[in-house]
Amino acid sequence: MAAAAEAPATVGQAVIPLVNGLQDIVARLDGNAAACLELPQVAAIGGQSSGKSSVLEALVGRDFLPRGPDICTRRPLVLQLVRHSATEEWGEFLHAPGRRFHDFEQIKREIQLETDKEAGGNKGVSEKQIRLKIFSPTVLDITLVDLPGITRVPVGDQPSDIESRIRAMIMQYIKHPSCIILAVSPANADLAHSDALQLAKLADPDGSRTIGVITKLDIMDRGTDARNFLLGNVIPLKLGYVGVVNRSQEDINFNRSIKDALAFEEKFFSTLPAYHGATHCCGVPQLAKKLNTILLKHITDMLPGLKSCINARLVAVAKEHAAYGDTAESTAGQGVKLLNILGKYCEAFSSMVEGKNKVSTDELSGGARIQYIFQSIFVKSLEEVDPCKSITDEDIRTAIQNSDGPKGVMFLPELPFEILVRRQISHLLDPSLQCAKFIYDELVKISHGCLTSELQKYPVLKKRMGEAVSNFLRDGLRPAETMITHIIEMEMDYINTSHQSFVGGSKIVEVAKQEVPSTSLATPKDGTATSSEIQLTSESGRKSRAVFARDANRGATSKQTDADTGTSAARKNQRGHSLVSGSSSSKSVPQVHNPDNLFSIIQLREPPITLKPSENQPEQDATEVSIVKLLVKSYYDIVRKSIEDAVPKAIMHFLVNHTKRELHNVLIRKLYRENLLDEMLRETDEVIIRRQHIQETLHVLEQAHRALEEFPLEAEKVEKGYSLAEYATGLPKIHGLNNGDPINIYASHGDQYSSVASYNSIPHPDANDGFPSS
Ligand SMILES: Nc1nc2c(ncn2[C@@H]2O[C@H](COP(=O)(O)OP(=O)(O)OP(=O)(O)O)[C@@H](O)[C@H]2O)c(=O)[nH]1
Repeated sequence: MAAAAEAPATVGQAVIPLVNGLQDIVARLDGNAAACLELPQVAAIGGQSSGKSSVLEALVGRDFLPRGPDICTRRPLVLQLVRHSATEEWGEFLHAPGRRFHDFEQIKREIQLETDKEAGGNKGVSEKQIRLKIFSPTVLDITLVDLPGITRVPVGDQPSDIESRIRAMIMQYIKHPSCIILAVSPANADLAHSDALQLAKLADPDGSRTIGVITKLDIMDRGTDARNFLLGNVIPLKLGYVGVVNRSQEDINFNRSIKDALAFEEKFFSTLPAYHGATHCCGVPQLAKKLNTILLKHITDMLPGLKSCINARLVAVAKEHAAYGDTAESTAGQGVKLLNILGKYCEAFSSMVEGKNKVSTDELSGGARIQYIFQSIFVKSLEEVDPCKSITDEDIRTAIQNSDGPKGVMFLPELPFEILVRRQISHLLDPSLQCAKFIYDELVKISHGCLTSELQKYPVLKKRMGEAVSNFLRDGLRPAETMITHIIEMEMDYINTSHQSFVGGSKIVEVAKQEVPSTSLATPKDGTATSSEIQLTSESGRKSRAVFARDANRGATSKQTDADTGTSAARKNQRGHSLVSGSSSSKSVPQVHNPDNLFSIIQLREPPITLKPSENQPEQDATEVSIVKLLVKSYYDIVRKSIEDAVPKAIMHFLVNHTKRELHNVLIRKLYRENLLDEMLRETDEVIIRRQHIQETLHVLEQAHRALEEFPLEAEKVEKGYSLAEYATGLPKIHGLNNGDPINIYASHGDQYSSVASYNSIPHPDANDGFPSS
């Protein structure tokens, strides 16, 4: 038997290993790369019974399509060839998912049944596709489409516009620029008016994807031949024509095999003198070759896109691979690695605090947030507080009268001011401590943001570092809080009324008087005393000490005292005055020791359980209240400024900078233990798997890159090495590119294959020829 008959020429046969090799590589990459290698569809179009199904069958090398003299293809059959790794072959229909058809005769019957189901049993035609997948280890992932034949006269159930319907249906498929058109015309009909060629011309005007296929050369009128037509002398076609001889109806009836048919075809062309010298356009193998060439060109055209896609992936994967790093085996190596990580971590921490890391343009981060907390939250909040807002006039009066004790005073003592200002200073403690807590939280946040990707793969180390850092930060918070508490306590402990900025002198009296409406000022009752007079003495210049003369209606006289004697002097005076006059408070004090009063009819009311100052001293001077407020405000401002300055300093010193300075030492002290190295640097299973995957991907990409570099050269070899003559001596077999192996091209000599072109030649006796012959 002729060699050609043993090895049927199937579609894409010569490029199967080459293309599949590439596809193998690309399939292991992402979807984009795989899409770059998508092969075009091949659609057979032509008049009814022109031999479309027969041509496709011959190209696939399998007998599974319904064929016959009558209309057979009445629904578009989309035939997807799917390469898979198992050795078995089977077909699967979309309308019967999960059902595998191993018998190709059964596939043929299923197509007929499914056609009848949709298009009826009486020659009806439907646009609804039948989708069939053929799984085989020896095919290209390519899609072939068998379309209903163009017909003019409606028969059976066909509608009157059947011709235009079928034409429109065909156009739907062949209009896509990626569709290769097999324009099938039978040689025993008028070739010059071929429907197939006319329709193909509409969809592909420049003929760059149309192959003319002339069938039935064996049943032309005696004495005629299609030589001129095949050579393109009648209707020129860019990609040319191929004449074929398929199985006749008689052959089908007698179950003649495809390989027998191919042998017959070869004999036909070799014996008919008309086709001598036109072998390049005669026979199914030549049609397969033409298709291969087109497929190769298609892939070659796609190569630049695929290359850049693979290059981009290579760069990205190489980067990720570098990020995963190598696994350190020795203890010394592990130690260096750990020290490296700790050093980098502390560097990253400091950089983030100092704002030297990658500066984000989206939001404030690191040190900028610390500054924001100090200035825009802490300082601003303190400044917004009115120190006297929480102090009522009644509070002040109560404080004044309480400090007077049982005797009443002539001069306003310092005590109420100090009590009140101290109370207000104490209110600064909470926000100051809160500020420290905020900064602590920020540092925790910064610590979490350091070296995240590197630490991701060492969960134990990450956990231990997290613990060590947060303990250390917490340890730093405590002294900062203690310092802040001390700062506030210091302020409360000594009210420095000699402070330069503290208001004093008679000026404050004037200010207070202006602030107090005249009606609210206390009016002397007996008219003997002078009007309310409050003096603020000044020790020297602005250094002042508050001593206030009490108003006359309480019988007090103003007296200036020197700074040293201060309040005590004022008290002495007041005491003295009480002794001398003895009358200022006598009106309200019952004379319990006077025997005349023992039987007095005047009954005293019980003193209330709670005494409010106004009840006791309704004539309390509003100016005094105002002065106390002004003093509190003035002194509070001094303290506030000092706190606004000192608290951030304390936090920076005890918490932030201390952490920056000591973190590295602490981490080394806590984590760098030789016996812990293994545990610390243990990677997650996920990381181990991911690294392996990345390594493999990198390897595949490198192979793909190499293969793509070599592809044009190999494609050229395949094209050159593929000729009908080689069919006669044995088909070339190409093995290679699978899993990145080098390409080897083999030719058969009897039962043996030998390398005719090889790179790092690896003989592969299993290399296959496409579908096994039936
Ligand atoms: N002698 C001979 N018969 C052929 C040739 N090609 C096809 N036939 C026969 O022509 C008839 C129609 O062939 P098909 O392959 O079914 O043609 P088709 O174009 O697919 O037909 P429809 O799908 O029905 O339009 C069948 O009986 C085939 O055996 C050929 O080259 N020579």
